[in-house]
Amino acid sequence: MILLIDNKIKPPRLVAWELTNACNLACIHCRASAIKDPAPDELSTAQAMHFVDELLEYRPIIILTGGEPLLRPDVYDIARYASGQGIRVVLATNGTLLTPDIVRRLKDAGIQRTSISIDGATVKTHDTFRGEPGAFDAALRGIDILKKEGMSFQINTTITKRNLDEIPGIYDLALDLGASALHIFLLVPTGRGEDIEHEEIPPDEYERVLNWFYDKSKDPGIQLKATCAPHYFRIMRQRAKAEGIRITKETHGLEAMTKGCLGGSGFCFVSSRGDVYPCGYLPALAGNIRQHPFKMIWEESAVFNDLRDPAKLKGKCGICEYRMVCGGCRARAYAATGDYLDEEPYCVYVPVRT
Ligand code: HEM
Ligand SMILES: C[C@H]1O[C@@H](n2cnc3c(N)ncnc32)[C@H](O)[C@@H]1O
Ligand code: MET
Ligand code: SF4
Repeated sequence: MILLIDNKIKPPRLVAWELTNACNLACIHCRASAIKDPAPDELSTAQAMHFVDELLEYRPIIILTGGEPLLRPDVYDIARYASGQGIRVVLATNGTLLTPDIVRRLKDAGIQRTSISIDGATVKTHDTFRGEPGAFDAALRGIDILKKEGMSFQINTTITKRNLDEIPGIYDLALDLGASALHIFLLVPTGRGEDIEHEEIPPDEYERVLNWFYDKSKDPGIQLKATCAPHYFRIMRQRAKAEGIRITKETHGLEAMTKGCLGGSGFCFVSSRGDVYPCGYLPALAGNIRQHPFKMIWEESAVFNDLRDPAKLKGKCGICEYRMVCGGCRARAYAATGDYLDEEPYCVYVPVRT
């Protein structure tokens, strides 16, 4: 685990790139506060291509996200340009706009996997979450098209109080549909998510759902990943220790190789205007790619260098024996106190080390 405990600068392994802020849906929790029309100052196609050139230095997996990335007509050109240089490119969509022709074009542009967001096991829960009647059926149609066209897909689910009871149902649905993976996101109160802050699940429910997730991670057939739930990496270790199992890639898959939050150390988020952030949920600006080279922002910005240094963590996260593998959600800390280095507010664990 040496990999996790040195804080020197490593290349970004994943870059989530919000191609546009526009969206055809209006989800209640949307971190992007996406609206129908794109902002007037989104990156141009030429600026987008230039950014791809800058990423060649590091060759991260690029997640094309939004807003709804399919609303950007040059999504295919950008994907083709990056994948043509050997970069792995994936797409995150709400799935409602997919047609067989669009999926063929995405495949042709080199998109290797697509994620579809499903936030309820029932029509009612998903549609009220996503602010649009018919969204659930349209997302399922989208999945059906991906399957028919032979595109690998995963399901992304945001957990809040309103869908907590349906998470096992979403898991069963993901299995039935043949998804390669189910990635859970825990609500972060940012963007429109701030308006439903009261729907964040309480810390003891985090423990319950993440322990359930650990149990499920033993089922073969679907890859599970907890995103924006750094506590999972503590729970995984507590559970494995209780079971007398050593965590290795063989026993715990990719989760064994990574840590709670990669924001600023192996991951960053780039907005539709070129602003660079540790993740899409933490509005601590590291720089803008129109003003500075991405390399300079990644390597020199104060916020990224703060996040690379576990010694800077405050409160109980700062003394926690799990701080190297968890580190808390910096976006939730920021939302709670205005300081992204503060302790994670949604964690029940009391560190034993003083
Ligand atoms: C296979 C390995 C993958 C890993 C290790 C991974 C890891 C991550 C990480 C670390 C984050 C950031 C969470 C944070 O901010 O702390 C993230 C976010 C995200 N991932 Fe993945 N991911 C993977 C695959 C995918 C794929 C294949 C897709 C889509 C097809 C995807 C879609 C997303 C999206 C949409 C976000 C949120 C970006 C935003 O802020 O809008 N991921 N992922
Ligand atoms: C990429 C994934 O991020 C989810 N997403 C959008 N806004 C938020 C938020 N405030 N908190 C957590 N997840 C969110 C989307 O629903 C999508 O599934
Ligand atoms: N619109 C897409 C989705 O819902 C991706 C970005 S969500 C902020 O999954
Ligand atoms: S969460 Fe995704 S689908 Fe929903 S409004 Fe935001 S960008 Fe659109």
